[in-house]
Amino acid sequence: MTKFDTRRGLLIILSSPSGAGKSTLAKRLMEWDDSLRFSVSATTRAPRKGEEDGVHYHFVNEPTFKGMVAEGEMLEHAHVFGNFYGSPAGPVRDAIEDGRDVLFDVDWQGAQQISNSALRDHVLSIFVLPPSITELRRRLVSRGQDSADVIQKRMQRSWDEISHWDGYDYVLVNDDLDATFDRLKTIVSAERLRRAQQPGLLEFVRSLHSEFEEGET
Ligand SMILES: Nc1ncnc2c1ncn2[C@@H]1O[C@H](COP(=O)(O)OP(=O)(O)OP(=O)(O)O)[C@@H](O)[C@H]1O
Ligand SMILES: Nc1nc2c(ncn2[C@@H]2O[C@H](COP(=O)(O)O)[C@@H](O)[C@H]2O)c(=O)[nH]1
Repeated sequence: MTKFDTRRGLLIILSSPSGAGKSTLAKRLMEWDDSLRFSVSATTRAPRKGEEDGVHYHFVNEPTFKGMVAEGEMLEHAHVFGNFYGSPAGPVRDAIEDGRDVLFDVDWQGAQQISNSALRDHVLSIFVLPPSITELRRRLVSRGQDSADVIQKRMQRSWDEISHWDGYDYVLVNDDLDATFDRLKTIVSAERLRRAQQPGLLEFVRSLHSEFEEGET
């Protein structure tokens, strides 16, 4: 795989148990920064009302999905809640080469695979926790998109997802949405600044040291 310049192209990963609010936060982040690219996943899940093919997901059947995996087209992939999901690698590579940051909405398995891939230096991972399990269920129900069976399955898997919270760079408790979004923007801005400074920093500190050694005190 190409060795990318790690100063460019942050891979911002959002994970959470289903219903904690990562898609809502992701949508806000995309509106906040129009240079950000969203990694549109492929999935074998059926579209929900209002979901558009190529925008929210690439909706594909199982043979197509498995073919993409076999051809090495996926940066990561996982089986989640009975369906296959995966992040196509091509658009991510293009975005990084373009110096763009990419936003992912993936589960812990996807986050782990990207964090262990050749792109690991680009990763900024953020786990979103719900304020309570009761509120998590309330949000899934109030979203009004899934059947009672699907909601039950997602609630049953919620602890499995939550139990991976400490593998992430940052954790946000999504209580008040505006406050959580502010914290998310702060994390992204600070990480961008840190990475932009990094390459020249060592040299700059060396120059300060030389100046100090030369007696400028
Ligand atoms: N801070 C919040 N307070 C109240 N409601 C919220 C908050 N954040 C998100 N919601 C609502 O909770 C519901 C679930 O949010 P969302 O779809 O973003 O979750 P998700 O984590 O992306 O779920 P999934 O993994 O199933 O896609 C939505 O109806 C959303 O409007
Ligand atoms: N590993 C991956 N997980 C993904 C990807 N796209 C979405 N997801 C996760 O699946 C669940 C369910 O999503 P939903 O849209 O059906 O509610 C959620 O946790 C997503 O983060 C992916 O490409 N890879």
